[in-house]
This record gives sequence, C-alpha cells and structure tokens, in this order.
Amino acid sequence: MTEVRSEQTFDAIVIGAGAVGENVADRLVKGGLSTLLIEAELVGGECSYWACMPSKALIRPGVALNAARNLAGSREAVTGRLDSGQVLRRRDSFTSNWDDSGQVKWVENAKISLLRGKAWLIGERTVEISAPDAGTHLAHARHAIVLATGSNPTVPSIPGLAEIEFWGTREATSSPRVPRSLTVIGGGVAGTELAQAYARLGSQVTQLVRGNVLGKMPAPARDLVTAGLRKDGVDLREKVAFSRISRDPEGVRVELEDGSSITSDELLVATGRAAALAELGLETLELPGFNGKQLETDQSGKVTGSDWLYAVGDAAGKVLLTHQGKYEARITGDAIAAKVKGSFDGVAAPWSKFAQTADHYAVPSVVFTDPEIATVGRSIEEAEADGVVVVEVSLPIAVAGSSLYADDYQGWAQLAIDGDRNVIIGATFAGPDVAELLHSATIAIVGEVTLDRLWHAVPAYPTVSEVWLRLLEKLGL
Ligand SMILES: Cc1cc2nc3c(=O)[nH]c(=O)nc-3n(C[C@H](O)[C@H](O)[C@H](O)COP(=O)(O)OP(=O)(O)OC[C@H]3O[C@@H](n4cnc5c(N)ncnc54)[C@H](O)[C@@H]3O)c2cc1C
Ligand SMILES: NC(=O)c1ccc[n+]([C@@H]2O[C@H](COP(=O)([O-])OP(=O)(O)OC[C@H]3O[C@@H](n4cnc5c(N)ncnc54)[C@H](O)[C@@H]3O)[C@@H](O)[C@H]2O)c1
Repeated sequence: MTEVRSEQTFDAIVIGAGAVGENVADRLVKGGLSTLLIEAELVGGECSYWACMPSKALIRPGVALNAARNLAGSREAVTGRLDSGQVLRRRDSFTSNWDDSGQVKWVENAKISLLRGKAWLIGERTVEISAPDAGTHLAHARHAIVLATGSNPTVPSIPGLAEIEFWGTREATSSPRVPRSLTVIGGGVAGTELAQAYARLGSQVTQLVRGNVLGKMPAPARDLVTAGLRKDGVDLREKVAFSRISRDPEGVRVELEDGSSITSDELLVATGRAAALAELGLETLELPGFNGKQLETDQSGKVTGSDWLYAVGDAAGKVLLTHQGKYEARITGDAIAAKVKGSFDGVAAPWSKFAQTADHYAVPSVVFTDPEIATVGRSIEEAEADGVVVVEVSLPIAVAGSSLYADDYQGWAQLAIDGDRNVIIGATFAGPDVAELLHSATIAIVGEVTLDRLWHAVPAYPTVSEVWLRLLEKLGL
C-alpha cells in the first residue's frame, strides 16, 4: 500500500459521481448526513460527457432540419445540408469541452465532500481510494456506502475485434470529426440513434444488426424508424452473422457469414452495457447470490445480505437510464437518511417514499431517432408474464394536430390496458417529436387513472395528443 494521505469518517460515502451519484449524495446531505462523493474520472459521469447530452446534441439539428423539410413552405427555404462543424461545436458546448468544473461547483454548493480517485471496498463500511497524486486515502462510513459506479460497454466476441481499434459510444459521441464512412454493429438504442446522427452529418453509414433493429419495440413502431433510417441513407442490414473483423490502411473490414463484407473508415460497436462492479472489492463481502455481474437490491436500493451497502443507477443494473437512476437515487438517499433518523424501519411499501416501485411499473424511455419511439410502463408480453389480462389498442396517429404538424405525418400509438382494473399499464408512441406526449401516459399509469375518468381528459385541438381521444374511442368509450 502506498502512503495513506488521509483517513476520514463520514455518515455516508457514494462511489461514482455520475448523474446518479450526484443525486444520491445531494439527498443524503439534504437529509442531514455528512457525505463523501468519490469520482475516478469526470464529475457528471457518462450522461454528461459521452452519452445522453452529446448524443442528443448530435441528433437535434438533423431533426430540426428534417422537420423543416417536411412542411411545404418551410421546405423551400432549406437550401443546404447540416453544417457538421457547427453541430460538433454545439455538441462540445453541451459537454463543456469535457471540463467538469461547473459540476464540481454544483457539488461544492450542495455541501457534498468530493474526493477524486478510484475507490474500492476493503471491509465493512470502509473504502480505500487511490488518488491521482498516487497517494492512498481511507474513508469510513458510519451508516451507508452507495455504489453509483455506472456501467461499461459489453464487447462481442467476434474474431479479430479484440485486435483492432474501434469506436465505442464514448468515441462516437466525442469525435472531433465526421468519418467519411461508418459501420455500426448493434441495433439497440445507442447504435440506432448514432447511425442516423452520423448519416445526417454526412457519413456513409452501414448498420449491422444480428436481429431486428430496436428488436424489443412493437413492429409498427420499429417499421417507422427503419423507414426513417433508410430515407437518411443508412444501409441497414438485419439478421446478419459476423465472421471476422480486421483493419488495414483501407479501413475497417467487417466480414459476414453470408460471404459479404463492408469496409469503412470507422467502426462503432454498440452492443449493450453491464453494471460496473469489477474491482470494487465486492467479492470480499460474501453477498448471497452475487455472481460478480448483478447485485440484488430491494425496493430501497439496499443490497441483499448487507445492512449498509446500496446500489443505484446503472450500477444496480435494473434500468440503464439517467432519469430512472436519478429516481432511484432520490429514493435511496431519502431512505438512508430516514433510517438514520429512525423514521423508516427499512421495509418500504410499494409506491411509498422509500420504494422504487416505478422501476417495475412505469419506466419512461425515448429512442431519439427521427421518427422517435416513446414508451412507458410494461409491454404486453411483460404484463402477461405478470399475470395481467391485457387489452391492447393501437392505431396510426392521424388527427388534425398531426396533419398540421408535418405534411404526410406518419405515426403509431398503442395502449396496453389492465382489463380487470380498467387502467393503462403501458403506452407506446412512434412518430415525429412524440417524446413530449410521453409524460401524459406516465402520469396516467402512476396515477392508475381509470379509462372512465381519462375520458374527461380532453386533448387540446389541434394537437397530436388528440390521438388519446381516438385510442379511447377505439376502446369503446
Ligand atoms: C450513447 C448513450 C446515450 C444515452 N442516452 C441516454 C438518454 O438520452 N437518456 C437516458 O436517460 N439515458 C441515456 N443513456 C444511459 C445513461 O447514460 C446512463 O443510464 C447514465 O449515465 C447512468 O448514470 P450513472 O450515474 O448510474 O452512471 P455513470 O454516468 O456511468 O457514472 C458512474 C461514475 O462512476 C465513476 N466510477 C466508476 N467506478 C468508480 C470507482 N471505483 N471509483 C470512483 N469512481 C468510479 C465513473 O467514472 C463515472 O463517472 C445513454 C447511454 C449511452 C451509452
Ligand atoms: N435514448 C436513450 O435513452 C438511450 C440512448 C442510448 C443508450 N441508452 C441506454 O444505454 C444502454 C446501452 O445501449 P445499447 O444500444 O448499447 O444497448 P441495447 O441493449 O439497447 O442494444 C444492444 C444491441 O446490440 C446487439 N448485440 C448484443 N450482443 C451482440 C453480439 N454479441 N453481437 C452482435 N450484436 C449484439 C443487440 O441485439 C442489440 O441490438 C441501453 O440499455 C439504454 O438503456 C439509452
């Protein structure tokens, strides 16, 4: 062990200062607990610098341009392509040029103690931190340690891939240039959003998907996105099998099992992520059922088998989305503080202040392609697996609001209803800018508003939200 530079005790310690770690630390401090937040890289984490913010900044100008092109009158005013240099500069401003001083200021104002370095557990309620100055620090927690260490990309074992340099989502969201050609492996949210963004920025994009693009989405929603990708020139190839990948002066060559191959300047691999739990010393804790990959946590985020260890956000591995991780952070932070005060016995009733119930019943998510897909709640398959008698209703979005919104607006909406309780349990909207429709469905699900009462929620005319009325009418109201 190198020289121990400091040894301190706090009420709570949070490892990882991504959006989720910042939020849990904030709630702990607001709950009256002295809190140490430890970060190995940039305060703000993946979402701020290499994920949500830069990817959406790359996407948004293309969406705005396409929206103008889809309206007679404004279409005629659009005379050129995206200015990729300006788009990249605007992206850089959203990441503060990968400088975290603004977030550090926020942490200081929130009265959270910050320590830079890589942390790991060395025993009950104790962490060791290897700091950038090569020194070692020890920190003890009186009450709780929260893991908010995020996730890492999973890399497929395709022959040759491990031997070459390629882009992950970090490189794709932070690239200072637009490659002439880009091959994307992966048909999930990250791969699909970035395939379209780069195609619109001028790359010749080939997207290779082993199943269907956005395979977990309902087929009519998926079909709308597929049409959007192809319209933007993405060469989308589904149900492919990979045989070998290599790089030479010509570029990266991806060979497929059908004998074809694609050569491009860059390769982006976006094939999922897994909780970052390695090298955290977890194996020393002998947690029941822990397999090294996924922690089991209760409704309040407490790790099974421990009364002081918690996990939130991507590290908990339940839902890999910033907003849901921050929701978990608020609940876990409040639960720990209430436990310390003696006002919470550790057993949280569903939908109570200390239970992450929405993780199971009401997770909103948006695929920021053009058109978008916005979903919340359980899919029909998930609800049926939970034993729910599901009534499904779906239709194309074709209302006065949508026809005014864009010429030839193409959209689709679906509700999943619990037939016994007469409430909505899931909703999907696909189409231009449908993301902003989503929160209405989230509120209906969380509030368990009955369809009879929803009948009185009148959508303003002429808005795309009129689709709610059409869906209820189709259900017989
Ligand atoms: C390309 C892309 C686009 C995305 N877009 C969206 C989107 O639009 N909307 C959305 O909701 N979600 C999006 N996500 C998901 C979102 O980025 C994550 O869900 C979110 O970043 C998780 O936050 P977190 O705080 O749990 O983890 P992270 O943001 O990963 O933060 C974890 C932090 O912990 C630190 N850390 C790890 N181990 C240690 C250690 N041992 N010691 C000290 N520090 C440590 C890391 O350095 C990191 O800063 C996207 C993901 C990707 C890849
Ligand atoms: N808009 C958003 O909210 C947003 C955007 C991007 C990412 N994210 C989050 O980031 C996480 C990671 O995104 P992602 O797109 O990498 O993951 P994903 O799980 O959404 O998609 C992974 C894709 O990779 C494919 N794949 C997996 N293993 C493979 C293999 N061995 N060979 C070939 N293909 C393989 C899958 O079939 C799938 O198409 C997601 O869970 C999502 O929650 C969210």
